Amino acid sequence: MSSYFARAPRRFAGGGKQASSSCNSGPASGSHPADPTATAAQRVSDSIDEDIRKAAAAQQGGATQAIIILGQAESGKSTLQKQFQLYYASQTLDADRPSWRIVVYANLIKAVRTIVEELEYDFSQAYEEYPWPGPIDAGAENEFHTLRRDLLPLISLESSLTAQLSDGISFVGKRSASLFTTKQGLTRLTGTRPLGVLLDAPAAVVATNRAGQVLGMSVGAIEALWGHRMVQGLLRTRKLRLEESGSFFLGEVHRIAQPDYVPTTDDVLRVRLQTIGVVEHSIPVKTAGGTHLWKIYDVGGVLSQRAAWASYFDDVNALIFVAAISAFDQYLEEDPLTNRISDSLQLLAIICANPLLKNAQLVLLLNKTDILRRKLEAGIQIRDYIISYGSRTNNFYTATEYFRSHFLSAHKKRETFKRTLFVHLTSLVDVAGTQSVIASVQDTIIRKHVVRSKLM
Ligand SMILES: Nc1nc2c(ncn2[C@@H]2O[C@H](COP(=O)(O)OP(=O)(O)OP(=O)(O)O)[C@@H](O)[C@H]2O)c(=O)[nH]1
Ligand SMILES: [Mg+2]
Repeated sequence: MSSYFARAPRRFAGGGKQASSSCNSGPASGSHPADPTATAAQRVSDSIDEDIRKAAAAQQGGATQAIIILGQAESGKSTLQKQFQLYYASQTLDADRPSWRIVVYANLIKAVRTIVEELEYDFSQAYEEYPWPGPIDAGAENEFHTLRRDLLPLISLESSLTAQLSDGISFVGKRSASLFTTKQGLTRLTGTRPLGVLLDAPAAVVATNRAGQVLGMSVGAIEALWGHRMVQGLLRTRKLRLEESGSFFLGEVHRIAQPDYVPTTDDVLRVRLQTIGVVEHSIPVKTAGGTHLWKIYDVGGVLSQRAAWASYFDDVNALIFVAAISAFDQYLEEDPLTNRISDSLQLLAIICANPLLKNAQLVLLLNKTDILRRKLEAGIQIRDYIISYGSRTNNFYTATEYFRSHFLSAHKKRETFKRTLFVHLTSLVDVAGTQSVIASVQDTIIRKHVVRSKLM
């Protein structure tokens, strides 16, 4: 039976060369009669499909499947976990929706503060370089001072929001600071107490409502700042770099500042909340005729967090590695000399060689393709950051093929367990595209389960 994989089953033809857009196998459902005109390979594949349906039906209340999501910080692991939640238990995401309001506010305020600090810095530098009245845009500077004055009340609320989110764990208020979660997903988002409890606490309610009110009064100033020629200029020249969530929420500030604002699915997928530790989510997966439990482990990806991963490896059925291929021009925050792509490649190689994971199905998501596309369209050259890219064309197709082949060879070099690596190109903030990837991952996992149980 194990040779079924070598024969490239119908849905995974091409040994993992599948883009998310082309992969649309949904949860197994119903049965269909054998087609007398089918080829032998087709019949084998159909027989597996039938077994998958039977296995899914037989698993009512049965075996738990454990999936671990690995990858460097900010690659999109928690976003993938939310997409799993959306696909299998969207009602739980709906229930969580209001709780994300405080995080959206915090992300937005952090972006505003980052811009204000950057402009302050730029004006101070300009004065140092050019004695007044140098080539400085005096009009812009006056406008900036007015906006800054109007925005200071909002900016001053950031620390009270992050204090609520971190449940009293100290928060570093520097530019690179980020929010973080320590326990069970959103329900145990912020430390030892469930988020619901925290949000019911008078201090959290006061902080969130206060931020909402001040945001409502600051919309004009935020829009003026975000649209200002200097800010747009700094973004174009890339002197100012914001987190993805920051740019997104700044563009949506009018909607977010409404008094009855409740985060949408898009907002929930866009928020940035750093994961600390390993967060376990249990999701009931319904397939034809049965429900079984998937445990999904979402890990923190910064260097200091990685040592904690291995203790979760031994009972894992599938490993999903998320690599942000848009990050070719970025370096690790913890180690500014290490290019993010190079870190991802090394990490994948190490993980593939880990004997604790030898029975795990491997899936690789080359993520943030939407951002990669935008960067290439803006003329950012990959070869300026990755020398081995050489004279290749700087377009989306060539770039994704280049990254795909490098990740595949990182896997091949260290793979001693003869596992296939299933690869998908993804943009994990895109619901439709990601849902087809999740359906395919489900199919992969159940297929493996069927093959293994037939071998026993
Ligand atoms: N535009 C875009 N943004 C993405 C994509 N995937 C994730 N993001 C955003 O990237 C940010 C980081 O994503 P997370 O899921 O928090 O990253 P993570 O891997 O869990 O990071 P750690 O918890 O620090 O290890 C969030 O703001 C996401 O909304 C994508 O494909 N496209
Ligand atoms: Mg995370």
